[in-house]
Amino acid sequence: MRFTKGHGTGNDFVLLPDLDGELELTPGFVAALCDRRRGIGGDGVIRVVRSAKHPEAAGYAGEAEWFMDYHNSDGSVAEMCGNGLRVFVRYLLSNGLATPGPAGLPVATRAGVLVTVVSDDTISARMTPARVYAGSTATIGALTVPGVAVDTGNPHLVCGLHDGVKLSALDLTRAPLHDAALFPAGVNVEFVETAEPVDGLDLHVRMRVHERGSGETESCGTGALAVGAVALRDAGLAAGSVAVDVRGGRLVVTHDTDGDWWLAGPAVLVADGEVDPAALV
Ligand SMILES: N[C@@H](CCC[C@H](N)C(=O)O)C(=O)O
Repeated sequence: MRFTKGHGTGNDFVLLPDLDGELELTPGFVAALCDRRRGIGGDGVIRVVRSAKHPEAAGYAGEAEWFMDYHNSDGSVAEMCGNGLRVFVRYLLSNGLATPGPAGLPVATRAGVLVTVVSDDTISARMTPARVYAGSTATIGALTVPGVAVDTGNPHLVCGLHDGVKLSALDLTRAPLHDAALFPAGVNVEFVETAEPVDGLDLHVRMRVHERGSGETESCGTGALAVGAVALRDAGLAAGSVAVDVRGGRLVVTHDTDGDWWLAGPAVLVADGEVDPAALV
C-alpha cells in the first residue's frame, strides 16, 4: 500500500491515496499505521479520495473534487483538521491531482467545503468561522483552568493561563478533564499564554494542545484558530491577525474585514513509501 508522510508545524500525518474509495479504513488499521514504534507513526491518517467516491462527501462533488477523510491516531474520525487540510493540498499539488483556480482550491471536509490558497511554502485555508459559545473549565491534576468553548468545525476548549502558571509546566501526557455534558463528543483542549509583540501582526500567543483522539501534538490548526479567535475577542478586535506559536512552529490566524477566518502556515511532505498492511499489528 502506497503512503506519503507529511506535516504542518509538526502535526504529522500518514496520507493514503485511495482515489476511488476502495480501501476499508478500519479504526484498528488507522491506529496501527499511526503507531510510532510498530507502524509509520502519525497524529492522524488522511485518506485522499474523490468526493464522488465517498458516501460522506458525495454531496460536495459538484463543489470540490477531493475529500479529506481525516482520522485521529486512535482510529476515531474528526470533522476537520486545519493542518491536515493544508498538508492534503500540498499532496494534491505535488501529485498533479489538482491545480488551484483564481479563487483558490476547494476541498471537501466533514465540516463542509473549505477553500485553500497556495503561496510558495505557505498554504492558507479559509476556515469554518470560529464560534465562541460557552464558558467551561479544564482540569489537570490539582490545577483547574477556566476556559471557553469554541467551535471551528470541530470542538475546542481554550484555556488562558494566569497566576504565574507556565505553559512549560503543564503535564499533558493525559487528557485534561472536561465537562462531558458540554462536549458529548469529546474536545480538543488548548492552553494559552500571551507572548511578546511580533512585527506585522496584531497579537502573539503561545499554546499547547491535547487533541481528542491523538494526545498532545506539536500543533493543531483548528486549535490555533480557536485560540486566535479568543485572543482577538479578549483584545476587543473585530478583525486582526494573531501569531500562534505551537511546539512545532508558528501558525497565523487572521480574521479579515470581510469576516472570513484564515489559517496560514507551512505544509511539508517528507517521504513517499510502501507499507505492508499484513505486517502491522
Ligand atoms: N490537528 C488537527 C485537528 C485534528 C482533529 C482533532 N483531533 C479532533 O478530533 O477534532 C488540526 O490541525 O486542526
